[in-house]
Amino acid sequence: MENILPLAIDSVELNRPIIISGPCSAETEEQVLTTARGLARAGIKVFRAGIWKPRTKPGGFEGIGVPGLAWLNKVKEETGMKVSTEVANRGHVEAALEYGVDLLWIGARTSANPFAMQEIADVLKDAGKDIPVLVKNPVNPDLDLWIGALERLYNAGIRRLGVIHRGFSTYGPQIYRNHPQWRIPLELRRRFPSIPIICDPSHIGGKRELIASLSQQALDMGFDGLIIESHCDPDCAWSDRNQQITPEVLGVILDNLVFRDAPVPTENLVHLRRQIDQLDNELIEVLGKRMNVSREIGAFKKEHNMPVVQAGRYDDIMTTRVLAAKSMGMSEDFMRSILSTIHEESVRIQVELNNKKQS
Ligand SMILES: C=C(O[C@@H]1C=C(C(=O)O)C=C[C@H]1O)C(=O)O
Repeated sequence: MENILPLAIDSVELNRPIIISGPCSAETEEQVLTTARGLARAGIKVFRAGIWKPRTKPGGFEGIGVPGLAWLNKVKEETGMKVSTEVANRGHVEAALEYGVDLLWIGARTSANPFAMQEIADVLKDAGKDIPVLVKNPVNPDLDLWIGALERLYNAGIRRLGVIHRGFSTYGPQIYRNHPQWRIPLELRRRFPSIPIICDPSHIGGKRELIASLSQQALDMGFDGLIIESHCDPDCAWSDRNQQITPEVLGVILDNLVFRDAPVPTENLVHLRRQIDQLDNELIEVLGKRMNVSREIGAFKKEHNMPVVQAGRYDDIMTTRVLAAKSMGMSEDFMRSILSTIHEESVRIQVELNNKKQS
């Protein structure tokens, strides 16, 4: 994906940070227009509203459907905002294009489905419509699947592509509705620096209280914008009421966010980055030495017919190193995750050695 173009609508590039806001679902014409007026007052330029809602279970509100597209048109006429909605199949795309929706996004359940993605790419190609499209991360933390979804659209000629980071599904109770796993969007940024990343703190947090801090975190990580759910009367929303905020609250949150976009002369960083380069080299050297010792231990185990994994020793290592790391101001989780990765590789090397035929 060499030729990604900036996100622009009607040849006007969206200013960073790109802020998209609107209700989770379009419910009534009045709710859509009242919310839109509040958002326009708060300076929002791109309105969002779900028209077709992929719900976890049947029986919930599954979206207002095509009549909602006419309300989006009214939002455009009255406020001048651009409008966006989620599409999940051929019919949705055709209807959205017919009603002049300015920007489309693909939901997390759809981007996880290559058949649906190909169908959407095909209909956009057939329509010859060059429209900006944002692709939410798939529900499962699979970067290649996310990239695959983007590639299908790119191959269909869509060049104004972006992504939405909405967090990843996990099982069991936790703080976030969808765990952010920031390293996944950051890896996408590393591989495709020109694809804009928009954070969706509403779906990551699942609660109003988390929106401000998640938004700031995303901006601090260099994300290009935010998509935040907003409703004129959040407590009465027909879907996702816990994570919606009024346009007025959104205005306050946005006023308090710090967008760090000043071009900093990189010379200031050169010295520090040299230190990081040097330290990384030392880390690699030390890790190489550690793996060599593990190889020797593996050879000994093979000779004496000992099992590779030694749970007691591993537990000792984990406990002592985590304590040592903590005393140096590092997080316990961080050290645990590093050690488990190192241990996994060390065990892999010893198992490989065991499986080698004696020559
Ligand atoms: C290196 C060994 O083999 C395995 C790998 C370990 C490691 O790399 O730290 C620790 C315990 C074992 O599960 C060992 O037994 O000491």
